[in-house]
Amino acid sequence: MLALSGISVHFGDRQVLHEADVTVAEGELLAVLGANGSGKSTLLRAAAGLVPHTGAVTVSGRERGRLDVALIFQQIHLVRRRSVLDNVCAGALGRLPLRESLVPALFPRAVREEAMACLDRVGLADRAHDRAGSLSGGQQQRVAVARALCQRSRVLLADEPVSALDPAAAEQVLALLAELAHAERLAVLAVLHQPELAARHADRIVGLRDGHVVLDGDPGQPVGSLYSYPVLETTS
Ligand SMILES: Nc1ncnc2c1ncn2[C@@H]1O[C@H](COP(=O)(O)OP(=O)(O)OP(=O)(O)O)[C@@H](O)[C@H]1O
Repeated sequence: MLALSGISVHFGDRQVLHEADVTVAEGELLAVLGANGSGKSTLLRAAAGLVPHTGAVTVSGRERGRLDVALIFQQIHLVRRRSVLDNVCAGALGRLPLRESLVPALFPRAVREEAMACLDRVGLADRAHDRAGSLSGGQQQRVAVARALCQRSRVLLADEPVSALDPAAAEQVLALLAELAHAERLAVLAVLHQPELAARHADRIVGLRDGHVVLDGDPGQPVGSLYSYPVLETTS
């Protein structure tokens, strides 16, 4: 469903992504692994159209459109003083007429009902009317997932979605992403720093090293080579 073909990214003179080919099928959770600076976030941002790149990004065979992909970040961008439900409704902003998108109090009933269904999907319907800022980090990330669902995109791109969460919340959010991929037939690409979480939840992994895709396959395979650094010489 999501296909990145020959994606290269330069920052100034420096090439940080080298003709990367990555696909994510419908119904699949793909984890992208690699050391700090290997190009994971750059790959995700190229997929989202947030960084200039060469190569093609397609969704279901067509050039990626503005509403085709929904994003989830490590830093959870919720409006903390608004209700959980309003935050989820915001996922629909991109497809509402301008007047309704400028005055969120006017979210139509249909959007509110859809947002409730999305909250139910992430297990938080009972918190719909609480202030978003009153939820735990793990719950807030699940609200961000519900907001992404309310956007109705078929592709979810998650950049280190569990890095700020405790181990139990991280398991819960990744299990949720896998379940949504499988049950809703979404294509989910998640950048992760925890190979063991990828092994437990992802359907496939891609490994990056110095901006090159060096591994693509079974999530249970050894990934130590992605994280091996040259030993620093020390003088005493
Ligand atoms: N806006 C930018 N301008 C210049 N260089 C950048 C920019 N964004 C990223 N880079 C460089 O591109 C390379 C890849 O960065 P990227 O953030 O994609 O790596 P990453 O694998 O996601 O790292 P981390 O695990 O630390 O988040 C790094 O060397 C980084 O310094």
